[in-house]
Amino acid sequence: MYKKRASAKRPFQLSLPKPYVRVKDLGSGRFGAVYQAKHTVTGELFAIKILNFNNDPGYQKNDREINKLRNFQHSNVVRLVEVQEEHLAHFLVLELCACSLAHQMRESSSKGANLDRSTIFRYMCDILEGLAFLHRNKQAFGDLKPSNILISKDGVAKLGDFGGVTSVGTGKTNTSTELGTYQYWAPEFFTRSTTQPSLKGDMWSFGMILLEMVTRPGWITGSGEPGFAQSVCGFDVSTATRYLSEPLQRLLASLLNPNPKERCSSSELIQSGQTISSSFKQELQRPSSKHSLPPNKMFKLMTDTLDYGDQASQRLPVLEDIVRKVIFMIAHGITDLHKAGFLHRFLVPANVCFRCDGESATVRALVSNFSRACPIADRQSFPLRSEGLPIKTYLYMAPEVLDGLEYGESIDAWSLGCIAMELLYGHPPFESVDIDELRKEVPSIPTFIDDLAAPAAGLTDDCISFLSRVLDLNQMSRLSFSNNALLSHRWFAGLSPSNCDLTWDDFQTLAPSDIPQPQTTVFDSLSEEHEQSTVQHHEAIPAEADQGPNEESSIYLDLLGNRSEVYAGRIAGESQSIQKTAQQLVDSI
Ligand SMILES: Nc1ncnc2c1ncn2[C@@H]1O[C@H](COP(=O)(O)OP(=O)(O)OP(=O)(O)O)[C@@H](O)[C@H]1O
Repeated sequence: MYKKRASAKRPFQLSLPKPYVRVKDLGSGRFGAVYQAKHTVTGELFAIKILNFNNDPGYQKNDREINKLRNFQHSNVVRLVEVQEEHLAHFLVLELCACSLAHQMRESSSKGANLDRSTIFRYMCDILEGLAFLHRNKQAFGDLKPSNILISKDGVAKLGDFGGVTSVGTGKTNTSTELGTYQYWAPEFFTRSTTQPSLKGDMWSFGMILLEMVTRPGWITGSGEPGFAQSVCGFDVSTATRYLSEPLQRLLASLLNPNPKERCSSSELIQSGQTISSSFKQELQRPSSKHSLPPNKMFKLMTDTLDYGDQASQRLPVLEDIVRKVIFMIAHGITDLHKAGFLHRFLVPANVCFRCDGESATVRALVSNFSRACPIADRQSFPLRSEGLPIKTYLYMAPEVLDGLEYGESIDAWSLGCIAMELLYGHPPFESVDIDELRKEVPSIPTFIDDLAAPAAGLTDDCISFLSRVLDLNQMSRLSFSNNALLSHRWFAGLSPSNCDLTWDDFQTLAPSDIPQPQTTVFDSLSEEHEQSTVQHHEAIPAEADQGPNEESSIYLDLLGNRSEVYAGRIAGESQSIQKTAQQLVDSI
């Protein structure tokens, strides 16, 4: 992000002072190169950072870095062994660390995972200890970011690169390059209400690093200072942390408080002692991705399998194509349903089943549970918003339904969009606890889509375009199923009913290692039943217990193949009208 200083030439040509010999390059920063070096007498390995002082400003900075490192040694600060001065350069002999935190985060992200929670917890405690030590000594670290945190060979996180460490309260105004890195800058640096590295500024950076580790990197993006200013000043911590445990949400909210006066300090965090540990304890106790495989919960299996939640950005590129196919299959079924003159009106994950066909283990998505389906032409006489149902029933409902307004054909498209979001993000877009809260949350859907549109999420433009078209708050402009409009969206380019199969292998590529093998026999028996009769009772796929009074009515629509074969489950619900609707549906297709 910073322009390299024209005059800060890297002294690659310099040989190392005796008794050290260069082993390999470790990298280079803005102000110098770092090498792995061997002590020729003891054989011990070190990192040697070369700071050349050809240029005055750099020299002052070198001096500061060396002095600070000399004076502030701690188990969570990289150890300075000695400093040598030769060839117009300072050679800082440092303990050799295994890598930087930035490197570790990149490594785990390339494997599609975050660092595990207990490692994050340890690192956070280490960093906090190091910061608190500096802060007690009235020093601000100034440039806290993952690449300036080094991980020792025995796994301890240490503060490295003391070039930004500054005594607080000197009244001196720092240049922007001395205030750290934009992604980790606190808002007060952008507004210039603070012009020198500060303890509270460090706490913001600490919070941002913690957030990135437990969720994903890339919350703050931009181009140049104005771009980053907008991203940081408009940053909403509650959105970014909404899927974390409550204590961790509270901790991050207190670190990423835009008002530095209200932001917690390192000593407060340490004094309150248990804050971090209890936050993480809860986080560590959250259910892991262990799954049993009840026969009718295929969608749940998929969402659970993909319940990477915090690791969304790492897995998204891999899974987008799978989600695209699943959504296409559902969309195809709903399109057929609409063509037959019916709205589904109850498109929620629990009403999407997966059927695993035969030996090829081809997985197909099926829409089920037509208990709330109604004729499109007569839809307004079928009121939808009955009170008292579990909130889960409403989370996928279009805003106009929640608002009790007249609704059109595109309500199913909204629900489909919510399901797509859930598959892509690992969670439904809304997790409100009641309808009133949900109604307040729904208008924020464009922000949620923006999150997914961030480059860090790695989704294609076509996918984002699809989401914003089906999750359009305005039902008039929302993409709908009529005239095959939704199926013709460019996100589905190249897909057809005969060319959208998924196999268990596709799922397995995404699955954490503890996902059990699929029990395809459940589906084999389902297929046999299906062959024997098109209308029968499917004990194997009971409807979700919490889906209102109509759970006994289940009709399973085979989405694939335009024939839209319907095989009805038991139509023995208490409500005659539901039976009638279901029967109408069966008759009409
Ligand atoms: N003690 C060390 N042990 C092992 N690697 C180190 C050590 N110190 C620095 N490095 C590595 O050397 C590289 C350069 O580090 P340096 O601190 O000079 O720059 P930076 O922090 O990456 O960038 P900038 O100066 O722009 O902030 C980094 O990849 C860092 O991980």
